[in-house]
Amino acid sequence: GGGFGKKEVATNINIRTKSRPNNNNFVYAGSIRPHDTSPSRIVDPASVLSLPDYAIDGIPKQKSPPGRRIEIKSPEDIIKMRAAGRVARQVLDIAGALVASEPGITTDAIDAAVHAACLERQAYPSPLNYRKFPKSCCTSVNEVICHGIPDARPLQYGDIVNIDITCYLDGYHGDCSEMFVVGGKEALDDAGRKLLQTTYDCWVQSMELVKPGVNYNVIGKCIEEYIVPRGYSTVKSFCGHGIGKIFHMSPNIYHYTVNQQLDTIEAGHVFTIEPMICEGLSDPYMWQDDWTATTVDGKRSAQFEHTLLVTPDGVEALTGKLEGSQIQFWE
Ligand SMILES: O=C(NO)c1ccnc2c1ccn2Cc1ccccc1
Ligand SMILES: [Co+2]
Ligand SMILES: [Co+2]
Ligand SMILES: [Co+2]
Repeated sequence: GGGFGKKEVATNINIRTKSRPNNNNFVYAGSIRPHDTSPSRIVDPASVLSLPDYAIDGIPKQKSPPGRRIEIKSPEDIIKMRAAGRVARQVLDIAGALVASEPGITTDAIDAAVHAACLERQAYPSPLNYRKFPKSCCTSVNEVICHGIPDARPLQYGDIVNIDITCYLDGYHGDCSEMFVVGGKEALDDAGRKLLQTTYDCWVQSMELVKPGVNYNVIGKCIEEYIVPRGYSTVKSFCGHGIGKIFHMSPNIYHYTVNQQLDTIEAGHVFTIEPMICEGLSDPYMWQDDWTATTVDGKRSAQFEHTLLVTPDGVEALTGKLEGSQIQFWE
C-alpha cells in the first residue's frame, strides 16, 4: 500500500542480486557450485486470477483438514485442478523446450521464462516466496536432489536437470516435474541413461498401482523394490504430498517401504508421486543457502513428478503430457 498507484507486489523478499553464501571452507560433494542469483521476480496481483496466502509474507496459513484426514475433492475442485494441472504441464513443456533449443542457457533464464509463462496464463508461480523460496521454479542439476535455485550457472553439455513447476491457478495448485538432458541422449553416458530409465520406470509402475481401496504403502514398496536390486537408492527425506488449494497437505507420500498400514486410497484424493532416485547414497546434504539439497557423495539423482487424481476406477495424471508435449527417449 501507500503512494499513488503504488502496486502492492507479491514477494517482498530481497530484491538485490544476491551472491550466494559461500564461506570458503564449505566442502561441496560434487562439481555443481552456486552461482549468483538475480533479484526476485515480482507478481502484480492484478495479473493473476488469485494469489496464494503466502505470496506477500512467505508464510502459508491455510491448514490441512484436521488430523491427518485426506480431503476428498468436490466435482468443482476437480474441474479447477484439471485446469491448474494443464497450465503446470504447459509451463513445464516451455521450460523443457528452452533446454533443448538454447544450449548454455542459465537456469535463471529458464526461471524468467517460467515466471512469464505463468503470468501469461494468469497463474501465480507457486514456489515464489513459498516459505521465502526466492524463485518461480526449481532447477536441480546432476547431484542436486531437489529444490535447486535457478541462478547464473549455464547448463552444460551432458547435464541432467530436473525442472519442477508448480502453478497456482484460480485457487488451486498443479505440481509436476521432469528430467531433461542437455544435448540430448547422445550427450549422456550410459550410467546416466540407466539412471533416468530406472527412475522413470519405477515412477510409472508406482502410479499404475493407484486406485481406490489400495493402501498408500504400495507406492513406496513398488518404488524401492524396483530400484534397489538395480543398484540405486531412494531419497527418504523428501516426500510426495497431498495438493489442492494448499501446496502441501496430507497425506505424505513415501517413496520407500514403510512397514505399516497407511491410509487407504480413495476416489477424490489428489496427491503427487515424485521419487528421487540416486546413483549412490540417498542422504541429502544441504548447501549453506538452506534450500539446495545434493547427494552426500556427489553422485547424480533423478526425479519425475505428476499431480494425480484418484478416480473411481484408477488414476488420472492432471499434469499428464498434452498433444504438443515432447516425448523423451526413456518414454
Ligand atoms: O513439492 C514440491 N515440489 O514438487 C516442493 C515441496 C516443498 N517446497 C518446495 C517445493 C517446490 C518448491 N519449494 C519451495 C521450498 C520451500 C522450503 C524449502 C525448500 C523449497
Ligand atoms: Co560457472
Ligand atoms: Co514439484
Ligand atoms: Co511436489
